[in-house]
Amino acid sequence: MAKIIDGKAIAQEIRKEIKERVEELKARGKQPGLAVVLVGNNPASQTYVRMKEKACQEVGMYSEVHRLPEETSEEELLTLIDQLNANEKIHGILVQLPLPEHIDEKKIIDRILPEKDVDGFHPVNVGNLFTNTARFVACTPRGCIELLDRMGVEIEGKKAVVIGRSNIVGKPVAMLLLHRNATVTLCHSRTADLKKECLDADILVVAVGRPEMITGDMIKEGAVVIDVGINRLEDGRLVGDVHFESAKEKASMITPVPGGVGPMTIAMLLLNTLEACE
Ligand SMILES: Nc1nc2c(c(=O)[nH]1)N[C@@H](CN(C=O)c1ccc(C(=O)N[C@@H](CCC(=O)O)C(=O)O)cc1)CN2
Repeated sequence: MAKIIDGKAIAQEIRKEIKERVEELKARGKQPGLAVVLVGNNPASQTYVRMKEKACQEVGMYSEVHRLPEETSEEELLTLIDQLNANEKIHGILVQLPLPEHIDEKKIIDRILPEKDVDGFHPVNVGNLFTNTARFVACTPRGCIELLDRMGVEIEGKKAVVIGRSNIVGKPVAMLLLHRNATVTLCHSRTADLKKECLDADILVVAVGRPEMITGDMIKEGAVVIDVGINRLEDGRLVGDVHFESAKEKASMITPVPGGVGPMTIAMLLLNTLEACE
């Protein structure tokens, strides 16, 4: 039976450490500042933005949230980004995704100064991740690695399998695992024999966005399973991409959903903002 990786508790521990570092900075006359931009009325995005605002307050960071209507034009959003880029109180800028369809996500992200891109989505930061010289790494992938480290999981020399090749999670987490000397396989919807690849994994990271797709019979005895998926079912339940009940019988450690990787995303955003200020 697997040990449950308590992401909520680990994120709380990290937030406490960040609070202490913010207090030290404040004593030297500096306060980290984060600007969060939300366009439209996506209910999940509204929740995440509120969580980010509260997290900033708790650790003593300055924060401002710009809530813009759904019909905001690309030009208006770019103008706001320019203002935030020039604002000395702001060390980190985050545009909550997804954006409404009429706005080109790439155009907006590219406009954020790389040194304020605490989401780690700007091409300069993505490129630096590739060469292992990253200033900012995307929050969810960084959170996955932090969970492994804080649970004492050895990464070097292990077979790591990542399922999902998104720019936000799959690709960056594969790169981070590679930089830690894991042997990495990156799987996707066209992978010929997904079960075979999964059964090879000492560390399995799943980020596909399909509820409970990975079942216990696809997991090697003793593997460490990191479930990045957050899926809301019709009955209101929140589940991951991994079928938790069957997977926990095979894994040595596993993240739950909720309470696994999710809370780490916000903890890593605070950490990136703190580092941007430092
Ligand atoms: N600009 C960004 N947009 C989005 C990101 C991101 O990193 N940057 N990631 C996701 C959403 N996200 C943060 O923005 C996020 C998702 C989930 C959680 C979380 O703590 N989840 C809880 C469950 C919460 C619930 O009840 O719904 C958990 O897993 O325990 C935090 C942040 C997409 N957009």
